[in-house]
Amino acid sequence: MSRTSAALEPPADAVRPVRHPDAPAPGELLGAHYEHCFGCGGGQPHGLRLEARAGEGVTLTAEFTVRPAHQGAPGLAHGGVLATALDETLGSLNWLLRKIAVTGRLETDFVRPVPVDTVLHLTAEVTAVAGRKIWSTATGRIGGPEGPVAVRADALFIEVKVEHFIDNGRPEEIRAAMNDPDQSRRARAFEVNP
Ligand SMILES: CCCCCCCC/C=C\CCCCCCCC(=O)SCCNC(=O)CCNC(=O)[C@H](O)C(C)(C)COP(=O)(O)OP(=O)(O)OC[C@H]1O[C@@H](n2cnc3c(N)ncnc32)[C@H](O)[C@@H]1OP(=O)(O)O
Repeated sequence: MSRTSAALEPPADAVRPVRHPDAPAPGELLGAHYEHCFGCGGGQPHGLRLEARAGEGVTLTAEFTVRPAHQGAPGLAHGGVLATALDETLGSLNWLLRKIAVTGRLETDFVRPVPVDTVLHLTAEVTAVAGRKIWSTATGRIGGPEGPVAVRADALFIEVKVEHFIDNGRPEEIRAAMNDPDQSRRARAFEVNP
C-alpha cells in the first residue's frame, strides 16, 4: 500500500498536465536525452539503458532489463538502481510537456524483489502541474506488462532553465554536450517549452 507524504499531494490550484503539440507520437521511442546518462544513455557500460516510449496524453511506458552489474543482494536488483529506473522514467515524462525539469522529491515503494535478468515494465504519468512544479507517478511490473507490481514511486519535479546545467555541470561535459552532433538528442536536451 502506498504511503505517499503530504509533500507529494498537489495543491487545490494545480491543473491537469497538457501534452505539448510537438511531443513524440504515442508509440514513439523517446531516445536518450544524454549519451552518458546513467539511466538512459548508451555510453555507460553499466547504465540502465532504459528505453521509454511515449503513450497517450502525458503518459509513457519504459523497459529496463536488470543485469548482473545492478545487483544489491546476490541475484537481486539493488534498490537504488530500481529507484534510478523510476526516476529516469518519471524524468522522461517531462519531455512530453517539453519542459526541462529535475527531481525535487522521489518516494519509492519496493513491493517485490526483482531478480537479475528480469525485465522491469514501467508505466508513468504526470498527474498535476502548478507553476514550475510537476507531480508524477510510476509503477514497475515484472513477468510482463500486466504482471505483479514490484516497485512504484511518486515524484515532484521542478522545472529549471538550461542554465541549471550550464552553471552547475562540470565544464568539459557541458562543452561536449553542446557540441553533440546528434540533433535529436540535442533537441531533447536543449529545447525549452517553445
Ligand atoms: C549547455 C548544456 C545543457 C545541458 C542541458 C541538459 C538538459 C537535460 C534535460 C533533462 C535533464 C533531466 C535529467 C533526468 C535525470 C533524471 C532526473 C534526475 O535525477 S534530476 C537530478 C536530481 N535532482 C537534482 O539534482 C535537483 C537538485 N535540486 C535543485 O537543483 C533545486 O533544489 C531545485 C532546482 C529542485 C529547486 O530549487 P529552486 O531554487 O529553483 O526553487 P525553489 O524555490 O527551492 O523550489 C521551487 C518550488 O519547489 C518546491 N520544492 C523544491 N524542492 C522540493 C522538495 N524536495 N520537496 C517538496 N517541494 C520542493 C519549493 O518548496 C518551491 O515551492 P513554492 O514555489 O514555494 O510553492
